[in-house]
Amino acid sequence: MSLYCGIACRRKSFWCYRQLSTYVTKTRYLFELKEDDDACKKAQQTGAFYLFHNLAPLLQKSGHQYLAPQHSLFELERLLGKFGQDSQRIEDSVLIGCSEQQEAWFALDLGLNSSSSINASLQKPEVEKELTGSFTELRKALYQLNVKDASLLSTAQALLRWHDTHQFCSRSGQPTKKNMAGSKRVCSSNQIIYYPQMAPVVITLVSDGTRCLLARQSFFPKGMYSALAGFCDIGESLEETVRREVAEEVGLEVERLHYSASQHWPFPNSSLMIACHATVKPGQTEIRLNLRELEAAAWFRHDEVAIALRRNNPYTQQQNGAFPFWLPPKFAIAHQLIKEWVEKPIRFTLPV
Ligand SMILES: NC(=O)C1=CN([C@@H]2O[C@H](COP(=O)(O)OP(=O)(O)OC[C@H]3O[C@@H](n4cnc5c(N)ncnc54)[C@H](O)[C@@H]3O)[C@@H](O)[C@H]2O)C=CC1
Ligand SMILES: [Mg+2]
Repeated sequence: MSLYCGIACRRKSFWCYRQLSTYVTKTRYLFELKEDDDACKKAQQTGAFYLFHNLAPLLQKSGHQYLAPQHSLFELERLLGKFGQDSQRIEDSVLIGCSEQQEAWFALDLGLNSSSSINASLQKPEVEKELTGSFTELRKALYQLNVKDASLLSTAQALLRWHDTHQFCSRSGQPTKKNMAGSKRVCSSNQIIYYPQMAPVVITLVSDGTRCLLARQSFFPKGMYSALAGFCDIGESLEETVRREVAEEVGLEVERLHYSASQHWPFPNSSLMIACHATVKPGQTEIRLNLRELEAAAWFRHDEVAIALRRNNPYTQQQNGAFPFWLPPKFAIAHQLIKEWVEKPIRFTLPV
């Protein structure tokens, strides 16, 4: 069966469409929208838009939660018209996913200067008033969004940021033009294609068998500790990065490691977080902190970590002025890695 069969058959025959799972159908649909500008433009007519202003998503508060409102193409055109803007601006939007019913989802930033440059930035307070929401810093709102919206808005922010910072070809200096979906940009003079990029980062929870090693950087919120993280250097395998980062940051030698999971992380730029568990050589547990990288690092017992995982209100200062030891919130892969360590023994598979 050719790669295109599902898409072609879906149009021609219900019988063939039924051969594909919902997930495969959805994936093929998104593939088609990325490849075909006309199909993508058509999808905007029935699609839904998430709005941003200078990379901050429009959110509505509902109790302790944030909701991410969607807008139709019609509502968006009306909004742009009201603020004296051309609907051409909608072409700056990027495709970020679709529903199981194939409603395509897009994100559009109304604050960044449009690449077509005929559109000025829309004034934030006026737009917020009109849309009864507020453009909220994603890092602050991330943990009060449901998982689907948090993930969708992270993707959207990363993609909008990438387009904003890649408007010119690094070889010719000429403008680059995005395709309709925003899955690439092409140089107008030499046709070089640029694709959105993510930097690979390893995040490692080091254990000595009974305790785990957690650390904090000086800019972390008070009391928060996390697993060790570091960018992959060019030419390195993941195993080499884990080994180097642990040695660089806490002066320990990793003995074995086990891959756990991965996560896209939009801050400060797009990273692919690759999470691993690692053990150190027996009897070699003395931490030698690299103060250029970390403010503190320590070994924590299983019971201490289990209690910290359950803490709901980490920012509450204690009576003695100290902040309790707490861990990254649920959405962060660091949390999942630590939870995994607390809940079940890890089977180490890879020597380094
Ligand atoms: N989602 C999660 O659970 C967590 C995510 N992180 C993310 O992991 C990332 C890496 O952690 P760090 O300890 O800061 O890394 P790191 O230990 O590699 O130190 C950062 C330094 O690496 C250098 N560097 C090398 N390549 C870089 C690149 N492509 N981009 C930026 N800097 C680069 C810079 O000098 C920078 O100051 C951070 O951006 C942080 O947001 C960190 C912990 C938890
Ligand atoms: Mg680090």
